[in-house]
Amino acid sequence: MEKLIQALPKTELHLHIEGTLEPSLMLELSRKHKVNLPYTNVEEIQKAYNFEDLQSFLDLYYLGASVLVDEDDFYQLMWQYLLKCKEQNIVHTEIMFDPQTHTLRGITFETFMTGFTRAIEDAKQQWGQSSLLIMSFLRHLSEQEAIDTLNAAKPFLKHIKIVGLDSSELGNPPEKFATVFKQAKDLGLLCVAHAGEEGPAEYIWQALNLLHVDRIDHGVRSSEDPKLIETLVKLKMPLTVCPLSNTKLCVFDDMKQHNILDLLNQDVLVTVNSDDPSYFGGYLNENYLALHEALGLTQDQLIAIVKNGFTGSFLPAKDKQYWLQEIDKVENLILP
Ligand SMILES: Nc1ncnc2[nH]cnc12
Ligand SMILES: [Zn+2]
Repeated sequence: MEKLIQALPKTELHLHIEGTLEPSLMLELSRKHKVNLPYTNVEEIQKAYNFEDLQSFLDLYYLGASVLVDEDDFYQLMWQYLLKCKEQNIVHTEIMFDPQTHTLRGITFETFMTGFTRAIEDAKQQWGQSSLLIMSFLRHLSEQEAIDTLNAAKPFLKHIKIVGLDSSELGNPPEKFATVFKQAKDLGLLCVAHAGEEGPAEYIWQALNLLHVDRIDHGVRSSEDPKLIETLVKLKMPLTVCPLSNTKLCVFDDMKQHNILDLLNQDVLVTVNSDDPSYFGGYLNENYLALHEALGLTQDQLIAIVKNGFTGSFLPAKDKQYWLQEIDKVENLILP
């Protein structure tokens, strides 16, 4: 199984670049910029990564991101993740970043966008890495701040084709951001939103009906509402599911209780993703492996989910077609 997971060309559609900050780079940058952290070594950081819910994680995630200051920091962060894509055979990735986490600390759009896009361009040149950027609004902040962020991003829209919505879900429903998502749509941007991670199925309905999203991030609580499942299937609406994240943040007590295969069996277009891999103990391939070990994910199910990753991506149709055929080739080579 490990061999097949590795050999298949894959997508990653739900990945926060700030969530790839490895403890070693965090420490190195904290020293470089003299940012005070409550840790002195990698072990102390790893010990702190014991979360009881989304908010307890977000508190450490925003603290960690405070070491990202200059353009080279953002380049390094993105470059390390793109190297991981190469290593794990992730041929196409759609990467979220949180501008407000940085602009609120006085870091300019120019600084992080230049670092990110330089790394993305280098990876494209060196091994043909395909990447898109998703600019995510922080939902614990006001809609006006999201609108200000969209306006600040206007000079960079050549590099940003998608907007998203993340951070503390409970108490910050999608409806709070209907105006800014309408503005993003009017600019020709595609839209995604975290919904139904900790929040109820109602938030998924709102993301569909009020934000008019093209994809749902997480969405696992959809299983509480049969009418919603029926709608997701009818719309072929992709869900970007993040198994290790869901168990680390106690959305499910145990991987054995994860509902991704039930959703797959009901024909929901589920995909597998790593969310914040340096905080949750695994990158993409480790997420697939965890599903195999806990839920008995079969080779056929693996291939179906990997194909969903391309179908649910924002790649042009001809690229999707190309990769779906490549998967069939690998399948024929490896499977008995
Ligand atoms: N899993 C998650 N949910 C909401 N916001 C996030 N930001 C980074 N990871 C997140
Ligand atoms: Zn996420």
